Formats: sequence, structure tokens, C-alpha cells
Amino acid sequence: MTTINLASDCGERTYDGASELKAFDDSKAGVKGLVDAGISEIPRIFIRPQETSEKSSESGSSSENLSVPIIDLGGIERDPAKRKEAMERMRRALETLGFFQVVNHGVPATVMEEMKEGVRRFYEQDDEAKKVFYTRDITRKVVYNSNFDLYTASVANRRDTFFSYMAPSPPSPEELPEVCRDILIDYSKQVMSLGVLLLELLSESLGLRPDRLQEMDCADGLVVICHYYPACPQPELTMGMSKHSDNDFLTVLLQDHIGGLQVLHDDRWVDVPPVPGALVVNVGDLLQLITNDRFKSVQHRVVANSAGPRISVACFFSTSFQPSSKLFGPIRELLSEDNPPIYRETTVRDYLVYFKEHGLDGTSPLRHFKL
Ligand SMILES: O=C(O)CCC(=O)C(=O)O
Ligand SMILES: [Fe+2]
Repeated sequence: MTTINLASDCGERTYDGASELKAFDDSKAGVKGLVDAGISEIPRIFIRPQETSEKSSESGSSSENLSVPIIDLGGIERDPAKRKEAMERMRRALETLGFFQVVNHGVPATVMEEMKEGVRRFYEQDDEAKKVFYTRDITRKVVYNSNFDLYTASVANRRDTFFSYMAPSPPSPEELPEVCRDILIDYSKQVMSLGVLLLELLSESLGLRPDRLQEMDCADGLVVICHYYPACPQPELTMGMSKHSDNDFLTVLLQDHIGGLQVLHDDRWVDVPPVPGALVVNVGDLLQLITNDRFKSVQHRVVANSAGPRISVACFFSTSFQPSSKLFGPIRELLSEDNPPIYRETTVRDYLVYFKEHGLDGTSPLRHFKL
């Protein structure tokens, strides 16, 4: 029998949550299904103990005025000075905060808007049409469920998600949900081009050949992950996505106007505010591993919000669970006697398997791969 542990400020409460989790999962309707059914109280499976160790950036006690930099990629192909400045700002951001935003990145605004609308159409379509995609079998090309770690995490997140492996071997178009099929294909292509450009700039900023990260196959895989966070009547009780770092090389995130994404810096949560036309970029664990800690895969979370629903699309550059024997370890050119390798080599799949076993539990799986 699974017992959910709800340690809270007022002591330890426990209850048998197995049947509640199973009923929720069996409904195949996700968090949105609960909201549609008119359930106004947050069910216990989503209620988390108060986090006391990290202060909110909104507490007003932050002395440094830290914000996520917005980097303009407009004209960098033609103007070497602009390219150099963009590269420098990226490097500084990734060595500290692990996050930046880009504008004039080449993905058309109309494509970004249509992608968010496509996600909305998926979640707001008929339940029966959506249920066809509901599964916990991650070998399927399109996977829709709520909380990939529903049965292992101590508390569930208040969010529904569907994702599709769009590279290197995408599903045939007919396998994708009809309501967002065309835009998923178009958006993936656009983000793939941007990802290649970003990897080029990041390689150069590390003093490597521009094609070095791409040549290592960092842009071989792309998983497009579409989140839906229904408006939450009691946002202080729960979390949209709990604290985690990303298990990929690089993430390109499209978020709507609602907000709620925060990144952890020096024990303080810093908002990543929605900026019209911008895409959020962050380093994942695998890039931290191959750069031997030069670039940081920083923990982040999404707080629940009474406005909404909130929609976001996270594109993960990673071949994910697809079988591959290719090993990734710290890049040799970045190592020296003073900077020996910190991590052992791993395949992307082995990293993911370890990540999946441990879920979004707030600790970095990278620790497990240290030498
Ligand atoms: O929804 C967001 O803003 C963040 C999503 C995220 O962190 C993830 O998919 O890993
Ligand atoms: Fe993330």
C-alpha cells in the first residue's frame, strides 16, 4: 500500500493516497478534468508541505537586482561585434544563472502564437479524443498524461503534459494529435534551427570550434513537451512544477503571458517573466556534464497561479530514451591539469533512466555521475 507522506509545518500527516492517485490516473482527464468536473478544493494528492528554505524573489528582501538577461540575436549573422556581444552575454548568463531569454531569434511570432494555440486546442478538445493519447508508456511517440512521476513523487504537481519525440525519428504525421499536427511539425523545425545556432554560439563562447557541440550530436534529438497548468484557486497550497533541473543538453521554452516560472539563484527564487516574442533558453544537466561544470544546469520551478490556464512548450534537445551507445563525458579541450574531469561518461539513455527513477525530487541526478 502506498502511503503519501505530507510532512508539514504543523507536523507529520500521512494518508493512504494510492486509491486517490489511481482514480485520478484512471480518469485519463488530468488536472483539467478535475477542474471541468467543478472540484474547487485542491485534492490532497497535490498539496505540498510549505517550503521554507528558499525565499521568494517577490518577498522584497532581495538586495541584488538580479534578472534573467534578454539577449538580442538580430543581425548577429552579419555583424561580428553584435555576435561577440551576444556570445559574451550568453556565457556570463550560463556560468551563473543558467538561464537567458532571446529575442529576434528567427522563430516567427505567428508560429509561436499558433504553437500555443495548438496546445490549447489539444487540452480543450473533447475528453474522448484526448484520452486516446493518455499513457504511461514512454516508448510511444506521443505521450499524454499528468505527472510522469505520479506514483513515485511524494506530492503530485498541478499540471498536465503531452510530448512527442520530433527528432531524430519523428512520428508519422497521422500519429500526432490532429488539432496541433501541422504546427508541431513546423514549430519543431524552427526550434531545431534555433538550437543549432545557439549551440554554435555556445561552442564559440567556450573557445571551441563553432560546430563542436553539434558535431557531438547535442542537436540530434528533440522532444517537444507541451504543458497545461489550469488556473488554481489555492495557488499557495500546490505547485505547477516542482523544483528540478532539465535532463537534456539545452532547453528552448515558449511560455505564454501568465508567468510563474522561477529559477533558483543563491537560495532565492528569481522570476523568469514573460517577454512578448522572447524564448527562454536554459542549460540542461547533460551540457553541464560535458562542459565539466562551466555551464550550469540550474534548478527551476513553476508556481501555481490563480490566473490561467497557463500554457508552455519546452523543447528538450536530447535523444532521450532512444537506444544509443554513444558516450558523453567532459569535452577534452576544456580539461587541464587544474581542471580535471568531474564526471564519468554516460549514454543519454542511462542518464534518463536514472532521472526517471528519481523524479522531480529536487536533487540533481548529476551527483550520481560524479567521478
Ligand atoms: O512551464 C514552464 O515554464 C517550465 C517547464 C519546465 O521547466 C520543463 O518542462 O522542464
Ligand atoms: Fe524544466
